[in-house]
Amino acid sequence: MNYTMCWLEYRKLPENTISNLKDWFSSVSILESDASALKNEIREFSEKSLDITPRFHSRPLKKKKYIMIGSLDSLPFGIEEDPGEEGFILRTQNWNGSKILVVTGKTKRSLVYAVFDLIRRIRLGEDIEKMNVLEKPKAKFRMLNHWDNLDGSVERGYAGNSIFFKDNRIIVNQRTRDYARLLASIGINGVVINNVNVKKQEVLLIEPVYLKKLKRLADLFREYGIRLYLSINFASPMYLGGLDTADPLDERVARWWREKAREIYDYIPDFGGFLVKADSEFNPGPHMFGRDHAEGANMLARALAPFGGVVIWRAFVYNCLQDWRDYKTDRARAAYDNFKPLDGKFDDNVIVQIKYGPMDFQVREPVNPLFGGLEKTNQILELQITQEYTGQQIHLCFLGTLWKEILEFDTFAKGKGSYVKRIVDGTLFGRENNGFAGVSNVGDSVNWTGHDLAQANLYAFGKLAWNPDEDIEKIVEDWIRLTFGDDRKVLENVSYMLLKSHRTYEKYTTPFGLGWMVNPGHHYGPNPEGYEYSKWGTYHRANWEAIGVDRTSRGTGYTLQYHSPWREIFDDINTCPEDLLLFFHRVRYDHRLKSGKTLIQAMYDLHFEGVEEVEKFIRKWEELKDRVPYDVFERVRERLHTQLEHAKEWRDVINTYFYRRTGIPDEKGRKIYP
Ligand SMILES: CO[C@H]1[C@H](O)[C@@H](O)[C@H](O)O[C@@H]1C(=O)O
Repeated sequence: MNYTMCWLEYRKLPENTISNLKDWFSSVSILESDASALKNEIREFSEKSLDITPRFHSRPLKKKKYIMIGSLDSLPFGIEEDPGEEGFILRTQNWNGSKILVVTGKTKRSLVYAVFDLIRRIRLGEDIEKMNVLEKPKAKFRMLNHWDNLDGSVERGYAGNSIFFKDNRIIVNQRTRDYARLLASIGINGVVINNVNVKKQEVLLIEPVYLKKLKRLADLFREYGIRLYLSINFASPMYLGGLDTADPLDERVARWWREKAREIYDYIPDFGGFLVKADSEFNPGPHMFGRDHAEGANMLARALAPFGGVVIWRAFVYNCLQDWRDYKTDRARAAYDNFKPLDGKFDDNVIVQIKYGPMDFQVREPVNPLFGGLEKTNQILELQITQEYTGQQIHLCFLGTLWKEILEFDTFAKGKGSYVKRIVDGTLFGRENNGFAGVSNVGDSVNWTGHDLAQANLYAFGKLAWNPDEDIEKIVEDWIRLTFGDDRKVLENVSYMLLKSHRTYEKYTTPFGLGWMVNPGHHYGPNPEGYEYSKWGTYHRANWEAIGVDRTSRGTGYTLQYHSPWREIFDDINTCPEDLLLFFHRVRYDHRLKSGKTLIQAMYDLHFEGVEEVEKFIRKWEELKDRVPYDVFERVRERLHTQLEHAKEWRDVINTYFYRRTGIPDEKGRKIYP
């Protein structure tokens, strides 16, 4: 095996723990037929962590202690609680003269979650004798989006090549299974395996040449409760069906999709559905035929509905051919302007997938006003686990803290308490088909994610999607202990590094909600005007006295897309949260912040601070030599040093840019290149 198993690396447990657990795991009763995924996992864990090989039985046992796994229906006794479709129960109780640990739920998928959770709890030291757990996921859709292409490349991938595709073929192997295990262990229940930009070759994925192999992939995923989804090209009826249009209101088009859906479901009876990037960045969509997004999405949704599939329709729609001289168009407004008028027009099996912010996964953006803006539309929150704009897995940048802030944002859509997390779990507007999508950070590198510590981003994504109320500190702690074991120093230092790292990255790159300032195309490294005169709608318009776009009611009017009190708070330079100041306002460099500092001085200070913090991360990591596996230590150390070098580059380029623009020196006289 040429890769690690991340947080599922089952190391041997301490002797005293083993002796307590051996009895429990030596014989396991599984009242389910077709339970190979469950058995495999228990065997893996028992052999590696407990040094025993468990025996499996298909009936209740006569034994002092044992584990009994089975769906609620199969248990020889009743259980009152309702764990829902995907939730589960772990409970130690007396029954028929034995002490049993009952592992149960309604569905196959729930049992998979239950077994992974049991192993996780045991590895974290929970007492099996006192187990009493009822767990249910809060959101229904917990998906990963891969931006993988059939040739094996990954758009915005920083961890090697695709684990799904190579040379225009689909890969199904042991690594695929291990990936399914990793995802199931964090509660992911759907995977879109191909890029939302569906190009020539990928259009063919819904044709029989590929469906045969996709069936095998779906069969494997199914064992782990994961449904397969595909990104499709809206113009497929033209590419594949020989039609001269893809107009969603043309009956020939609708029929073509109905037949296509039937064909797909013949191969994959539980196929999840389609993810669609339409009328966005040169991908075709309904606008090309004079139709709106609801008409486009509903047509596809009606083709999938008879089979239980959904259409996930992205809200990432904006004018990507803007002229920088055009001061009226504001890209930040685009998602809301396009989708708010369609609220209530989408079929029930359509879900609109919305990026967390109005622009594009910058290190910090305000929460997309569509959250709270849409009330009668199913919604998925799209987060970017892959670090396109946050250091490309060379920089340490743990995103869980940012995501938590997003989830805790109160939209005030229905008054106080209208948190984003209550929208994506469906409770705020009483909708069922809601959830999370994360753009995957995984590739075929040894550690799956390029940077070993970037595994924490994948883990945290799954955990927050399962339960957005969970503390991020707790998620981090669990990840560290599962990944590296129980060394206190490792826990202390790595959690320090992870929890600070996003703020640090923000400091030495583009604080105050500024964003962009990256090199065009690959998006790595500083370039203050890289996107200033381009067509992408991403301008800061810095001159000698001020910087930022006026998005207030006096400017582009973007603030008006929020509910009160946010629209007033954001609208006023004195009440706008300072870490978003330059997102909402055009601000003079000598503007005084709450700290009393001028904007320009704060800008300099943050950049120096950011670099110092990276130096501190390195010291913290150096202390862990001999406490984490040698290869991990070396890999992370190397990346941290590259991060430091590149953080200095960011600091100097940005500071110099501002100095040259303003001529205002650093009050503290530090080195800024003139
Ligand atoms: C897949 O395309 C991506 C594109 O690479 C990326 O730079 C931008 O962030 O967003 C696009 C999207 O989300 O569709």
